[in-house]
Amino acid sequence: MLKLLVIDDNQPICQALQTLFALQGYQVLCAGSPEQAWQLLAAHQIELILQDMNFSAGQMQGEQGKTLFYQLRQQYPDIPIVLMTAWTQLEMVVELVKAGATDYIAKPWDDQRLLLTVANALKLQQLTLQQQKAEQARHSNFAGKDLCGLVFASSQMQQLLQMTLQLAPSNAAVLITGPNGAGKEGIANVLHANSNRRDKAFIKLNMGALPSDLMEAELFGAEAGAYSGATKTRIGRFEAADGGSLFLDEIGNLSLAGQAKLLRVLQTGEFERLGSSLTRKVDVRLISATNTDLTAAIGRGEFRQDLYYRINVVQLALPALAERKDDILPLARLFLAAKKALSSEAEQLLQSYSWPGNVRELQNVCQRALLLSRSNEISSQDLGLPDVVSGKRALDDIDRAALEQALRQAGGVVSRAAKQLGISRQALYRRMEYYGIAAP
Ligand SMILES: Nc1ncnc2c1ncn2[C@@H]1O[C@H](COP(=O)(O)OP(=O)(O)OP(=O)(O)O)[C@@H](O)[C@H]1O
Repeated sequence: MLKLLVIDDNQPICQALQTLFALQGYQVLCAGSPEQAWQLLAAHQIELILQDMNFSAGQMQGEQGKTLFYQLRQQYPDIPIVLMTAWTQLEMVVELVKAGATDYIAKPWDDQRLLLTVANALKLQQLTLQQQKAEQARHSNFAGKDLCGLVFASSQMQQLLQMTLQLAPSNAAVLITGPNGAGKEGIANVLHANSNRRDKAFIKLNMGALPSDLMEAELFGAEAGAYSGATKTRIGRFEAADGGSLFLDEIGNLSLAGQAKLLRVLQTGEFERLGSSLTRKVDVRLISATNTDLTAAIGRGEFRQDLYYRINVVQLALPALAERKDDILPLARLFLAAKKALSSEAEQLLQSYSWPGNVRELQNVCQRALLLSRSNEISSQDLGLPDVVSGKRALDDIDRAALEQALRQAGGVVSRAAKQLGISRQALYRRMEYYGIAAP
């Protein structure tokens, strides 16, 4: 039976509460003085305290109750305390609620209200304890690990990061998949930062941002004169990453010739700079990322299957932000940098929005809201999201680079690019027009 402790020097009040709560299945222990209360607390597991504010005849100001409350709060921070007060003590009660009292009830009380207040206080306590437990579990799983500033609360991200940390110390090639802006680079950072290579180089190269004729020179280096414009010897990213890790983002964009060379380095560690016959050997851990379906690219003959198996020894699939809603508010708070709070409507809107641009889009939305909002609280209007702006998305929700990249990866096929961005074909055309990008 759940035990409640009533601290009140008025015996009839204690008895009335015992009867009332017994009917609800609670056992009420009565303390007529602070001393008795401490004894009962030491001897029993108390779930909740109902505390009066005065314990000696003639005392009305509630000072005794205030002192006792602060002592109880300190000794038993996890037990919810509901205060029983006279109307004249409301000001003090407000102070105590701010200091951590769960609630208060004015005497003479209404039975139903009192029961509801106690039930709510117990429920709240249970939720808080569950949250604390989850938080502790999360911290103990990740204790001593470098999470590279990633913020998350969803179970999906917890699992993914656990797997990431498990894989980090091995040399296995890892392929990180997930939509644009979902945080693939962050996962790559965690892999390197928790590997034995953490003190060595971590080199990053975005294949989506490179013209295909420069890719090989970037990856493997080039001797002076190896191609027009190569005026001096250039060290490639594989050489630079020797002993450390190399992160190849948008690996699906690597040319077929580049793929053949990449396969060879992965198999033997060997390669030559462009324009050189000297074979070099490196020890590099490869982390790749893609937001496209590489198996479909294999089907189209654009990506080598043998390379796919090499880079994809283990796959970490990062879910879209909309699939891990528990991360949205913690991330939003991170991006608002505690400068402004969110109204509850704004919080709801953030959680119900579909986030086609994922975390990057959330970051942009928060930055814009910080600039636009005129009060200390960000309203749902300040977010500029479609549900608010007459059903239309703000046109700059997807940045130009992401748009161009999606179009490039889709080989200029607008419907395919739109699908990848999670928007309609018409919506993509409107954004292309907005940025002045000509239709392919
Ligand atoms: N869990 C997170 N905590 C904090 N910041 C995050 C998190 N996830 C993503 N971000 C931030 O969101 C932005 C986009 O993330 P990132 O560049 O890692 O995405 P991506 O999946 O690699 O994108 P792309 O496919 O476009 O290369 C970055 O500014 C990153 O710092």
